[in-house]
Amino acid sequence: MPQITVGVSLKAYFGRRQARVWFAGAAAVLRAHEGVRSGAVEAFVIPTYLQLDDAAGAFAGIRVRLGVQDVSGFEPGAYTGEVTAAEVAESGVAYAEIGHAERRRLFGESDADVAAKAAAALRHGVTPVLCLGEEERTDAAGAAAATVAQLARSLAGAPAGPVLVAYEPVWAIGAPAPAPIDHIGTVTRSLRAALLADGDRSGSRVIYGGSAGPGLLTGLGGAVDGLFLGRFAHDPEALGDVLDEAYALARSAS
Ligand SMILES: O=C[C@H](O)COP(=O)(O)O
Repeated sequence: MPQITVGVSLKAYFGRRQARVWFAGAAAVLRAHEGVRSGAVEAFVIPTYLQLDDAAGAFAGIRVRLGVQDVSGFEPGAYTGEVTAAEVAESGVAYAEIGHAERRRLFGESDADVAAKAAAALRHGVTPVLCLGEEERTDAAGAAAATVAQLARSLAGAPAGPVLVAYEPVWAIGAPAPAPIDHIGTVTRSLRAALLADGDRSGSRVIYGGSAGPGLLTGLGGAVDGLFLGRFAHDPEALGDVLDEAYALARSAS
């Protein structure tokens, strides 16, 4: 049965108290979910750094992986404020989100910064959740070409290892609705082909994010390996609905 991935980034929406409430609600949903229990659905949660311990406690005994929302491109040393991939790996954290559109736009991250971070993560066995996507809404073929080129730039010089590409068209993030199904499918097909053609990226997968919520995964069918949720996972029940769709998709594809 092919595994379907459902990830959640909490961005910086919650303080610790509110995050603990969300972890408890999400843990109840995840613990009870047959798709998660069986491993047919891979769930991951990316809280803030300060919420990681609370998340690990709330999800103890549940098949949930944790991630960080950013990682340093530097090895351990005199880099005030950074969190290194070495420390992320040492903390048992599986994923490092890299190159989210908000980090590129608000904090000036370049493709070269993203490539350094992806390389650092892969050096330490942390899987990059590599966020890619076109800034302006264009036709699907143009978006596919731009995103595949961004993929190559984002992994320039990175050691071999699998990545989890999160296709997130910038114009669909924080929007009322996700990108259209056809648009997503055209881009994800191109990303999958590019990853498949790269011998260094065996085991890589492609998920979609950008106003994703209940109903989208069923519409996308096999066009993606899963979803990356933001706001629409704030309600644990909605997360449960997406997990149901992921499990149904995993079973239908087996
Ligand atoms: O990390 C998640 C994405 O940026 C999507 O966020 P959103 O679903 O709130 O638009």
